[in-house]
Amino acid sequence: MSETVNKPVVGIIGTGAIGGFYGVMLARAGFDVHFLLRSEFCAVAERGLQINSAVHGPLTLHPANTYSAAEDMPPCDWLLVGTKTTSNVGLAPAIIQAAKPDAKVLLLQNGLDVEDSLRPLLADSLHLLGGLCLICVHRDGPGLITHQALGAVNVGYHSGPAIADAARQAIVEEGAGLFRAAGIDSQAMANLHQARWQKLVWNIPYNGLSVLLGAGTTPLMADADSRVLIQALMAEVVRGAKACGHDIAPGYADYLFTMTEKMPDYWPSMYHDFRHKRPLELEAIYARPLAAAKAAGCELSRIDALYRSLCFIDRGNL
Ligand SMILES: NC(=O)C1=CN([C@@H]2O[C@H](COP(=O)(O)OP(=O)(O)OC[C@H]3O[C@@H](n4cnc5c(N)ncnc54)[C@H](OP(=O)(O)O)[C@@H]3O)[C@@H](O)[C@H]2O)C=CC1
Ligand SMILES: CC(C)(CO)C(=O)C(=O)O
Repeated sequence: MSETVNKPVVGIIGTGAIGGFYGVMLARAGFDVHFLLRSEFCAVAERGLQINSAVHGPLTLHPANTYSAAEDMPPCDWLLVGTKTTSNVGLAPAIIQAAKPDAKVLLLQNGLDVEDSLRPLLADSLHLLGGLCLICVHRDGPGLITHQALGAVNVGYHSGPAIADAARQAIVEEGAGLFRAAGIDSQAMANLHQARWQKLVWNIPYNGLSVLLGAGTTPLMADADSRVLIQALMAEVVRGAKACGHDIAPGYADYLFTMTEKMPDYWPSMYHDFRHKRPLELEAIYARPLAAAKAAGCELSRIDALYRSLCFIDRGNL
């Protein structure tokens, strides 16, 4: 491992699949990483974090700097938020507690405008950014993470103190640089809102259908009817994005469709939430894009039907 001198202090708020994976990669690259946990605190404090990665091989971080309360964490330069979007508002006190006054808070989450609900709860001096993770990773037990494929994180700026655009861009580059230093592909994104719409081209069909149909990506891609449904849902996301002023490149949906055929059988994180009776990220992944498209005069009827079916399932699951 390399020297931690002059490297930013990184806090992981929510050490699940995403938080654990990227936190371990950064720690192994020599960053000073501190992990906030909840239900898995005792297990990870005792045994550390283990990643079974199909890309990097087995990775272990033991001991890991673990905390059950943000008050105990050192002041961090970067906070990577790896919780589900369903708990964002409740997390504000922990983020404020663990942040240096000018810290950068990076939400590693799916969904549209997930930063918006958190922004008013944070000090104006904090920079808020979004990170789009293109990765297949899940928890298999306390502190045990399986990484099946991919891994990139694309970073964009949301909001913060009044500074020049170039200074904001430098912060985004710094964020992408952290991941690259840990051997992870990372690009700076000029428009976070557009990038969040783009990521939804995958999440809207696959996350919801995995729950509704009880299927991972391999059976979904092997069946003629689910293939038609996925393509129709993808086309609606592209239409919704366009209505909101974001042109998604022609061929992007086809690219994701083909990419998914090549992926190992993958159960999206929404399916894991369903299976473990946790709230589904329906607001971030469905309700907000539907509302934004509707406000722009665009009805997305297939996505709406999927969303309402998932709301029914979610209410009966908790
Ligand atoms: N998994 C994936 O491959 C991908 C996930 N994403 C997105 O990344 C985000 C995170 O997903 P994922 O990592 O799968 O989720 P996980 O459920 O694996 O992880 C969430 C973690 O947050 C912790 N947590 C929640 N609330 C608190 C709290 N108040 N204090 C401390 N810890 C807390 C949970 O702890 P506890 O166990 O106690 O609940 C859990 O460890 C989601 O928005 C998801 O859509 C994006 C791309 C790919
Ligand atoms: C789409 C995928 C599998 C990889 O791009 C992902 O990142 C997700 O589950 O949100």
